[in-house]
Amino acid sequence: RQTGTVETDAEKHDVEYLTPISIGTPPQDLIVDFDTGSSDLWVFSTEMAAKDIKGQAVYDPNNSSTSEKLQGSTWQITYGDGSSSSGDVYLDTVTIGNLTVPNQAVEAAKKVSDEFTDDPNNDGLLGLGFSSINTVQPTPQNTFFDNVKKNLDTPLFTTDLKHGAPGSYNFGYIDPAAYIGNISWTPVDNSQGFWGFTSPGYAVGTETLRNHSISGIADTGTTLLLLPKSIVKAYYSEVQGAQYDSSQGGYVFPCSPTPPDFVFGVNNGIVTVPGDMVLYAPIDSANQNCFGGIQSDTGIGFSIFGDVALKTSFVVFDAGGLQLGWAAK
Ligand SMILES: Cc1cc(CN)n(C)n1
Repeated sequence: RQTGTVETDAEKHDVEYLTPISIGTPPQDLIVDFDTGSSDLWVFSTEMAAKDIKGQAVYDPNNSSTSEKLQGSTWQITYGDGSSSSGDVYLDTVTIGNLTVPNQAVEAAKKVSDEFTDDPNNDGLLGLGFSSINTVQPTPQNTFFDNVKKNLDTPLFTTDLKHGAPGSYNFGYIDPAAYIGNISWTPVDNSQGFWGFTSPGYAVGTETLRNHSISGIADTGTTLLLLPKSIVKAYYSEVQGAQYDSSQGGYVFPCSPTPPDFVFGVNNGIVTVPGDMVLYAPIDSANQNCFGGIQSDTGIGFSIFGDVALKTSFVVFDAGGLQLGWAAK
């Protein structure tokens, strides 16, 4: 039985968190976006047109003695932000930290949308959602976590994302030094392939928790905290000068003073998003106005507890108990 840990680096404004992996023999090193909101491991590859590669590292299956083409298999994925990619599939050795999966489905991109081409630091995505939503056809493939979990001390992974600093993904163990207080546990609904859960309520600033069921997913691949419009309006009604700016596509407000904290419930515990983390990023060079880290989930069908929520906490993604654990740190 094994455990593993790997460091993940926050990009500018914590827009995404990038983590090193190795693929093939000899190992090819790529840096990818670990995404609990999807279930495909896909990478930039030598099968892409050169014009679509701008600085990214690529996987070359022909340069790996352990790659084996999954004949006839293809994949195509479109994410909530409209970005997309597609290609074909190889089985190859994938290593994350000290954990190795010998026959991991590695989805080699042939096409990627501009959002990926224009993100030079990101070489692909590693899905940590449930394998039921893997897009490989005709036979969906397992995620790295699903393949490695039988070798783990316990079938879980934890996230410790940080604000503007390297964090970590741990596999197979809960590091007691990584959090403070108690872990609040809540059951996971994986019927849509996500780490879904329902929060019992929220509070703005220091007020008491309002009862308001919020059903959403824990999604490391989404940058912001996307909540029901009514809650977002209630929050920004308490932020001086906040307004919905259609040109920015969300609520903006003066970067000073620091806005109130946002609190959401997890079972009988709470998670506090500090006001300074709701200050997502300045929208002007004078840093006068800021784009909010809390925005509406309108049109998605559920809320998304993305990096703005996750980086406040140490979070346990427990596939054994089918539960999420949130703790302060
Ligand atoms: C590339 C990517 C991943 C995700 C979240 N699952 N989004 C919204 N975009």
